[in-house]
Amino acid sequence: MEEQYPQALAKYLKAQGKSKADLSEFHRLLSHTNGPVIPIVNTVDEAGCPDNFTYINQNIYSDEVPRPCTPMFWCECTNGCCDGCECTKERNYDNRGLLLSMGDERIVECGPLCKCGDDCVNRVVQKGRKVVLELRRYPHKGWGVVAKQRLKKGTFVAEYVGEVITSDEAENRGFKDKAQGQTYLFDLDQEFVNDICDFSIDAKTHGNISRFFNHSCGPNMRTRSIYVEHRDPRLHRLAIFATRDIKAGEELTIDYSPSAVEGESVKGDPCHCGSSKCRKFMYF
Ligand SMILES: C[S@@+](CC[C@H](N)C(=O)[O-])C[C@H]1O[C@@H](n2cnc3c(N)ncnc32)[C@H](O)[C@@H]1O
Repeated sequence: MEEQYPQALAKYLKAQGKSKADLSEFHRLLSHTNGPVIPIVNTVDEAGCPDNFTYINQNIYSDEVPRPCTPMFWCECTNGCCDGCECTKERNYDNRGLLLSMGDERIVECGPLCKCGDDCVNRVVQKGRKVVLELRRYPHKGWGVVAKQRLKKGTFVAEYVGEVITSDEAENRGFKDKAQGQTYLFDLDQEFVNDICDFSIDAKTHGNISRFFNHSCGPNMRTRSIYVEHRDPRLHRLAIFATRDIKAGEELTIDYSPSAVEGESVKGDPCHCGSSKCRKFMYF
């Protein structure tokens, strides 16, 4: 797909001795997505493809991280897992696949051993991204992601995937990343109190479109812990859902510090989310 590029910007870059951003390598990388095609738009500067980035569709595990064990759970449902399913207890999704609860509780989907079929209502995240997204360059924030269609509250948008690493390794990498101004680390702490966790996901060199979701202090999406193949709380997967109805054209954002209190001045890098609830700084 041809990227949009206004004449004025092209003229400005030419006057600066710079050229139009080359997005061809970026298009090639994003074509590895297993969801709808992702257009790329840069009307801001000449940034192109990030260095040393590989597009993946599922988590990869570093050598130091144990592989989650094989599942010991399954349901025997033949009714599409609508009622009394051993996996869900309470239903996770309505018949359109929209998440029913916006709370913090874990989501357990039917897994590979379950007797239900592909049409089971409890198989949403495992089917991958279905929504149409666009990658767009923003002033002060770098790349961000825009919804190219209307999204209903509860829509599964994408899974946050990357390299699963130990927390010690995450701390080392986080230190360097912060010095370079950008970090792509996500702690797998959604099942633990006091932010304690053993593992994190780093999407800096291996990741998918979720790696480009920017922070907002008034976000329109949130992450939830999700289990499909196993139920090891240390190694849960991270699914991202719309927390309200979203219009086509809106930037899709998550709160990088969801436990921060509104009005509290948190430390970190300056935030450019533009929300009326902005805490002025991002906390990493
Ligand atoms: C997970 S990445 C998001 C994608 C990133 N914008 C990019 O170009 O690759 C997180 C980084 O994006 C930038 N960022 C995200 N949200 C921001 C915000 N609200 N204000 C300023 N910078 C932001 C920060 O540099 C942050 O470290």
